[in-house]
Amino acid sequence: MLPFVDWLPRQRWYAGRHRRIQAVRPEAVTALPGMDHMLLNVTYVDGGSDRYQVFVRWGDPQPPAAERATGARIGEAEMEGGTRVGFDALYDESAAREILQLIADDKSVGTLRFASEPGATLPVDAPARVGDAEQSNTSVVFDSAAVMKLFRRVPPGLNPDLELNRVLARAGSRHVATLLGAIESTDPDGQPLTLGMVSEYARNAVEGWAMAATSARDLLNDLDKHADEVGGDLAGESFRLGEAVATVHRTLAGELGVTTGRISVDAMCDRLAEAVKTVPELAPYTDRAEAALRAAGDVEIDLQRVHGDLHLGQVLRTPAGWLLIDFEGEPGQPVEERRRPDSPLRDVAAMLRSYEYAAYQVLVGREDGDDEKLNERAREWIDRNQNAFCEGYAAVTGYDPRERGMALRAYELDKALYEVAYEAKFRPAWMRIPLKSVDRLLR
Ligand SMILES: Nc1ncnc2c1ncn2[C@@H]1O[C@H](COP(=O)(O)OP(=O)(O)O)[C@@H](O)[C@H]1O
Ligand SMILES: O=P(O)(O)O[C@H]1O[C@H](CO)[C@@H](O[C@H]2O[C@H](CO)[C@@H](O)[C@H](O)[C@H]2O)[C@H](O)[C@H]1O
Repeated sequence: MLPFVDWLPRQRWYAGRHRRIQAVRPEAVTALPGMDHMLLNVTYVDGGSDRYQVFVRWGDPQPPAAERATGARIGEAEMEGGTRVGFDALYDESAAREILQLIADDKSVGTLRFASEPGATLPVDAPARVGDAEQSNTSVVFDSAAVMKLFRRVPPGLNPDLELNRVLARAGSRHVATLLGAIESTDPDGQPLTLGMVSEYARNAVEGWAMAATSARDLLNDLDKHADEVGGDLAGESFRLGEAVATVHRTLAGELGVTTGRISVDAMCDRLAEAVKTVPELAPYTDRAEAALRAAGDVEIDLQRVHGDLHLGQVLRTPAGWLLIDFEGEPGQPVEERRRPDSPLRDVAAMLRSYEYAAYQVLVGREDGDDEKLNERAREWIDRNQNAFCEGYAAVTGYDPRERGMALRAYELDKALYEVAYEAKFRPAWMRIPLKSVDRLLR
């Protein structure tokens, strides 16, 4: 047995770092050409378990230094015939290509189903390397032609990232990276498992976050100029981004339907209570926040499938226009929760929040971060880009999201509260950004 207990906590995508592992057991091992596919059952001392996916390439106990450097070496295992070393196969170019070939060939091996989308061509001979921006999953880029994302934590249920990308690609959406194929399976209870997906690689793309952060920084470095006077003005792009998000919403509504219902304010209030428990600075806002959230639940609104975790880091500007990526929904929520129809205002609110982040993160850590003029300028940049985004959205849908004030505010507040708890855990220096927003939204 490989020493997964030591290796998993060292991986960027491993989500159980704050818990103590009780045991790691292979739940299913499937022999593939040149490697093993493993689904691992990780149990924790405090109860509960998670399922993780690893492709294991077996090798010699003396790996070259380059292989060790990637962190791909899982460790040694005693096997029939002697000691073998297991590596994370995604870092091995030939193994990554073999996985892509299985998809191109529409192969089924054991319970694993590798399938290409109708008419898709996969770049099976292209050079492959693991992408730099590894987050909660691992993506292998095939020479600027395709990106294969392997989900690491695999809960039961159809992953909305695959589900919605498939729907949008088949509907011909110009605002997603076209889906080329997928890897799926079924667990012993008959639940679907989404293991991976391949999409067209967006060439010459820039992340919305990088564009926004540069634009905001340029403005805040030259206080004599206003947001519409600096070279890096983003308003035109923000308008087009609003159009793109609205177009994706319209396609999802057309393909998957719209119902009417109420905002799930109970879930929002539960999140509020959780956030207050971990961040005492939120305590003075509890009653006002709960009242604002509950009030938004009094009216019926349109509900449909949405992105669910939209922010400027989830949009790519390509020469042809904006793409939305990573439709996985809010990490940490159960899959069924993430697939539940919601208001498009959730995505709009999340983008509005992201504009606040892009401007205020420039001030974090600056000695003059509390300077009044600097803060006024930051607000000006935020307002300009939020307005442009909403106008772009309205140009497609016919309604400006700001007309739905009470619901929009509830979603903004819900996201800001989520962010306070998120930052307290992962980026304490940034917690002041959402905290300030909670204060503003409840004033
Ligand atoms: N189709 C694509 N083309 C080019 N780059 C992409 C594409 N999809 C994702 N990326 C890049 O990879 C990063 C991580 O992708 P994402 O889907 O958000 O993975 P994760 O679920 O691991 O966060 C993105 O921030 C983006 O920079
Ligand atoms: O990892 P995910 O992309 O699923 O999202 C999580 O991490 C995000 C941090 O990168 C967090 O987003 C927050 O910070 C962003 C800037 O880094 C900002 O653009 C977002 O508006 C802000 O919410 C996201 O909330 C979290 O789910």
